[in-house]
Amino acid sequence: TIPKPIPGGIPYVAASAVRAFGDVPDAIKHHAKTGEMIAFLATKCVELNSPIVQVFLRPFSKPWVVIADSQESQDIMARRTREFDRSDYFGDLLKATIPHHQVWMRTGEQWRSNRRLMADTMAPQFLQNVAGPQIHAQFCSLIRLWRTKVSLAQGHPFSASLDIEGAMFDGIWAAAFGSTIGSTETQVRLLGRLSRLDGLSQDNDAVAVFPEAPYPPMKSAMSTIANSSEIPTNSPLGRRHHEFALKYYPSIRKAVKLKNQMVEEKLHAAWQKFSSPGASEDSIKCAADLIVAREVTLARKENRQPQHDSPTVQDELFGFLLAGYDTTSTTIEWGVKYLTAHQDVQAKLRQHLRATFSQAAEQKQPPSAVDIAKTSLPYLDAVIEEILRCGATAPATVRVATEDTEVFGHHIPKGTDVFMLNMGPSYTAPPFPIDEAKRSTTSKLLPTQDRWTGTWDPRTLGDFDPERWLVRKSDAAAGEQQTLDPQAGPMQTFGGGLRGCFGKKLARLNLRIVFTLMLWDFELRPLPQALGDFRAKDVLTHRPQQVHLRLQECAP
Ligand code: HEM
Repeated sequence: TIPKPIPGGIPYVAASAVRAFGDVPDAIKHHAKTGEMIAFLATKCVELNSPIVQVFLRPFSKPWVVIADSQESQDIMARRTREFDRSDYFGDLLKATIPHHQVWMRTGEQWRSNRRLMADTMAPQFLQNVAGPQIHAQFCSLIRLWRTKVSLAQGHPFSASLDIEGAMFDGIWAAAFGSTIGSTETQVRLLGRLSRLDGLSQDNDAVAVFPEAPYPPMKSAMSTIANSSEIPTNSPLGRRHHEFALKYYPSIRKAVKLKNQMVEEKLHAAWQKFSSPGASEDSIKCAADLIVAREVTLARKENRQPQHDSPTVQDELFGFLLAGYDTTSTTIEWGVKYLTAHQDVQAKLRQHLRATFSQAAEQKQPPSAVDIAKTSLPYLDAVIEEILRCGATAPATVRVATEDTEVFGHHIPKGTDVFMLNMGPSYTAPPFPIDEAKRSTTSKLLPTQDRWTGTWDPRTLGDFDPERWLVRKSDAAAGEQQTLDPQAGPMQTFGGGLRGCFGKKLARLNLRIVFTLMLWDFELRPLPQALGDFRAKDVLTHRPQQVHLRLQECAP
């Protein structure tokens, strides 16, 4: 059977509509050449010169609709929630791993109930006093590891992806469970025993390769479980294949067993702490504590028995770890690359941090997690917005049409998956010309608070320029000041609307801590051209293909 295009004029590649595998052969070629998948969707919009196209990437299924226009995407996510909801595309990736987690659910009572359980993990109290300090302490281990690497590498660059992933895992683990897993400390101990690195090349641009200590079994189990999401993406049996693999593939089954034991253990420990009537919220040291304490309170309010280790509690806690670690480490990897390539931005950011935390600089101490969380840092926030915009860790957001509807005047049948690109035209490249009359009613009547306020020259959208997020404000008391305008222009790397990223406050705090500590102690020196490219690969997130650092310690 050949694909059945959606009638109503949404452009598609004519040659793809007359072959069984539709656009699949071209997508495979694109992937082989570039390593990327989502950018393939953007290339179809460019090829067909349209902000809306349909592609045939799932044989025997409905075509996917692709939208490359930030205003219409924002409108769909934020305001057209009756017509568009969470798509099964997400469910197929995650449902087998976390069947009781909010991420894949349609918006409804069960989703709201999961949100209520988790709500306080994003409250300022928890972020500032619990999650922030845990992440800060863990990232300081990475600073120690990099100091050792700097002295052993003698000016040579080294690969930093595993270091960053390990430290982010340690950080989110500590925020989730209140204990140290030590992926980074094991490396610190191993390298601490070396007085020199064997095999260093004479060529100063050659990459220094360090020995690696085995990661803690739980870290490897996590990677096994996270990577198993590639099964439903690549198998024609989709989620059924994934469910089978989780139960019967020995390595995956072992990882799941270890994870289940660990989650149950942590929840049990939290239950012991919070089940007694006199338990105080002051003893909340991690997300597991907080969720169990919440479950006790909610059960009391709803006049039912608390279920401290129900499937929902277990999956939400594990989902906290899973959602937080891959996304954040990918974003930091992009940040490292942009700051290395833009030495002027890096120097300005370091100076901004030193000037803002002048007391810490005098005391030759890095700023604390609480200070980093509470202090106004407009330039740092602008750099983070720009990294999220240009790196596009989540390169697309997906919704399903829950009824027959229209986009740009084209018919979209109920059940169609709509991919809204967070990169390419109207984000990081000039937008397509749009017939304004064809926008949706809500898009045409955008409320003032939802409009982009900046005047970004479309020709500069591809440039990395944090200044685009800053505005000057005059204040009688403080004089002229720069502040961040989060509405300056389109950045939808966290999705949007009711189903936008639940964890974005934690993510932003994590990024603030990491870039402050990193630039406080190190200069990210320029790299040879071969190591500095911006090629990406689409795994669970849109990651750089290679991340290298040539570090130099800098005194405060
Ligand atoms: C830079 C880091 C992150 C990025 C780029 C990111 C991106 C996203 C995106 C694109 C979505 C889908 C949004 C939509 O469909 O509109 C999402 C959903 C979600 N994220 Fe994040 N995320 C990040 C960090 C985190 C963290 C740290 C957590 C929690 C610990 C988290 C928890 C979630 C959850 C629970 C959802 C599902 C929300 C729902 O379905 O209602 N994320 N994220």
